[in-house]
Amino acid sequence: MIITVTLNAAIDRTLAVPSFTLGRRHRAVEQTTMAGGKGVNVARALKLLGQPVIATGFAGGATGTRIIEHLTEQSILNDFVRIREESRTSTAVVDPTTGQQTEINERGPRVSEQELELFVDKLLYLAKGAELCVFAGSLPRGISDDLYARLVGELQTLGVMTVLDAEGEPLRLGVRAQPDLVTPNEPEAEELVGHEFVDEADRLRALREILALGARQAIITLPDGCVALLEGAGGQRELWRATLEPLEPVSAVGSGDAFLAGYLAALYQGEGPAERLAFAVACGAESTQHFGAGTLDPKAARRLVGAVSVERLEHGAPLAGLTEPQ
Ligand SMILES: O=P(O)(O)OC[C@@]1(O)O[C@H](CO)[C@@H](O)[C@@H]1O
Repeated sequence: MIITVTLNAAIDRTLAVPSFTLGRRHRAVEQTTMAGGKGVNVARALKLLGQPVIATGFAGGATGTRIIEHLTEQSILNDFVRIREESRTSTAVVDPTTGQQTEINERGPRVSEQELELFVDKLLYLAKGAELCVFAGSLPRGISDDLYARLVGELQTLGVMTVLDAEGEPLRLGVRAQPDLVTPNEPEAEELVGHEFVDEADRLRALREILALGARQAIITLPDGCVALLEGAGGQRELWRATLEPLEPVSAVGSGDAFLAGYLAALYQGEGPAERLAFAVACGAESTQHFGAGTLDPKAARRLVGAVSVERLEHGAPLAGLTEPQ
């Protein structure tokens, strides 16, 4: 079983607004509403990919009820802690004329100490039947930035593999707890390592820096694929680059979540690094073909796999001057 943790779950509202301009009144030509938040999106994509998954986190008020109803309607197993304050709504405006998207995410509810401890109890209980746990997205108010670090540590002692997809301080502290995998996008990775990436060598160096900060493996997602530093069969670190010509997007909101679901589905099926990365990139790209955050057509994703180029980078030219992580 795979657990996805979404502490700041949302109702995601996506609006299509042609020629979207700040300061103007617009009429949306299309809209969709679904349960969201990064972990919820990963759970939805994993379910579509046929993997055993349960979504947990916090859900509050009428919005929380809608989140749970949406998940249940899609037959996604879920077990959320109900909280007093209202869960948030995240709004994405997609402009079909330019392909640009604008996201406005509410901060989310305040979670009490008692609600948090109920959640930790629930997670530790669910973890008894799980091999893998994904922590994804921002933290709601009232939760300390080191929560992911604490939970990663607790799950590791239970022998559950941990994956962290977060940003800012919760990611920085979480990485120190040595999660099995972190999957920042480029701006998140730049913030984590403290410098901007000018070229590919900077991205490869950043992977090593992220491992030096504590993570056991790291993937940096990019608009045309990813770079990754993963553990190979013999336990040695392997550096990878996966690339796919970007598709004309309908909406890219949640494509990183579909990428992660693809990676985990392949991992769960026992695939090697190259197959995992190819499937991840295909799933992320395919999800951009749908209106609405984190949706995915598994058959179309499988058809795209052949178009992904995956390359194992040698310790020669591209890595010259870089030191091996300890
Ligand atoms: O505010 P967070 O938790 O970092 O991100 C939330 C969010 O924008 O990310 C998803 C897309 O990746 C959306 O479903 C969701 O509402």
